[in-house]
Amino acid sequence: MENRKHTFDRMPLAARFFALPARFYSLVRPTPLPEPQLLLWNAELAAALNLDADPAAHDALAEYLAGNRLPANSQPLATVYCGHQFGVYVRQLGDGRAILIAETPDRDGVIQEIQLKGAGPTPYSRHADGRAVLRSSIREYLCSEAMFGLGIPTTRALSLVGSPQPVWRESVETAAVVARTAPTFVRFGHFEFYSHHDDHEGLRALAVWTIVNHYPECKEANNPYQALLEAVITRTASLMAQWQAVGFCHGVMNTDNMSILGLTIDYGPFGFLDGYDAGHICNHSDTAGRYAYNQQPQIGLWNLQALAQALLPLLDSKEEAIAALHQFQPQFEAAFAEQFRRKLGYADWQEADWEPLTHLFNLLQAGRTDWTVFWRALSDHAPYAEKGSIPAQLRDQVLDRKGFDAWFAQWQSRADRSDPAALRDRMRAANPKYILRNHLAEQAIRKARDEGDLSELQRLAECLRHPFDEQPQFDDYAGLPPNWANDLSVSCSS
Ligand SMILES: Nc1ncnc2c1ncn2[C@@H]1O[C@H](COP(=O)(O)OP(=O)(O)OP(=O)(O)O)[C@@H](O)[C@H]1O
Ligand SMILES: [Mg+2]
Repeated sequence: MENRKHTFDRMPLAARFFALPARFYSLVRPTPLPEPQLLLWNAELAAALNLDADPAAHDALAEYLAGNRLPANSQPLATVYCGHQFGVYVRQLGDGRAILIAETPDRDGVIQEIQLKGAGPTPYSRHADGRAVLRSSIREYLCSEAMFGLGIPTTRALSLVGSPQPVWRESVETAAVVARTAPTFVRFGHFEFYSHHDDHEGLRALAVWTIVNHYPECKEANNPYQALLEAVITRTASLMAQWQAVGFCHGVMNTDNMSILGLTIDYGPFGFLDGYDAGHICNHSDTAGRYAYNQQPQIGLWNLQALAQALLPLLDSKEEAIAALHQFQPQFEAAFAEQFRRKLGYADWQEADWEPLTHLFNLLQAGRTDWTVFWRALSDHAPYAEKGSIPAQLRDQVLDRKGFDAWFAQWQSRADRSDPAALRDRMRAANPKYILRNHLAEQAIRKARDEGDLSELQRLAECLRHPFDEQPQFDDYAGLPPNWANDLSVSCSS
């Protein structure tokens, strides 16, 4: 495999998308942004993409990453999709502000799509401006990289470019562009589009394309499309379990925001749990709580049903689609149990572990105990506790102390505490110390946006690369949220 470094201008380009019929996309160039300024640059991802693009030595880099210049031979495009938004079918959506500028092999030979989000209007913008504001672009950059650090499947962020160009939302803000990468940005909504427009040839072409490029293991199955559905169900079930474990709330789990690869995609009004509240709603616009924290797994299944429905013309029977969907719940439960086995530091998961786990959730819920702080403290202190004694650092976090004493005694009888340091390290590797709390993102946004000071942004991004490690220099990021964090609200406005 060739692993030569390339400049942004001269990167090797694949043209996978052009194997699809022309009605899948529109060729559209990014709209130039005035005075683009490179605010964040992901050197590690750039290296993985074989990009030789030291920002210090490459003053045109911001121009490329804003879409003002294009890689040689780039044929930028936007794709069409549709989807169910808050449960309601919407006939046509598409990349309304994201433009694919390149498909390029990374150093492992995996072709990665590079999209510029916020790069200007496309034929799918539906009267919107095609732009993204700095505030939401900072959140997308930080969170996609935070998820990567947490080991959770996600699209990634290569760069963040700002511009003084005004953008109107509730008030005037300024424009920004995130260059993001993924093996593909294809969503459930792409499949829904062809299916619901009775374009079964298009549907088949997309399914074949997805299998050939992304699920080659499905090729040999009796019905490769059925195998594709099953594979997507498995990945989605696993993703939902991983979100639950770190307390991640997506906020807008519409089918057009569900990756066919099981990646976390579209960082809009997301949030991480602070105090544990199973019904937490992170998106201010989600008044009915459709996408509340504890609803996400069932919504994942709902969305998979929409995908299965879309794939029906390619499947042998409806019964087989239903049988595949029935696999979601056991697969989710297995993935969830595995997440919590690791968080609790157990060697295996037993049926009898469910009941005390539910008890623990109730204890945390009653006192709104901080999700991240609690699990990290459990990792740090529980392995060293004598039998019958309970570390105050833990006990003090829970409202119902008596209830917690019983839970803790039960935990002690389950965990192998023969080598406390080893147990602590295993648990730390499953219980992050640093997550992207809303107020941390907000602090970084305010400094960057209002003061032009990028130091906080860079520091936070650096910390979140290693969320499981002890990083004493970042201890200020590991505490409980301040009171003002309660007043933060995040909506779909981006
Ligand atoms: N400012 C905008 N200009 C044009 N289209 C937009 C804009 N904001 C959202 N859209 C489009 O509206 C639809 C729903 O938006 P949603 O917020 O789910 O996605 P997004 O944040 O734009 O992007 P993505 O899902 O690609 O991360 C999508 O088709 C999206 O492209
Ligand atoms: Mg979206």
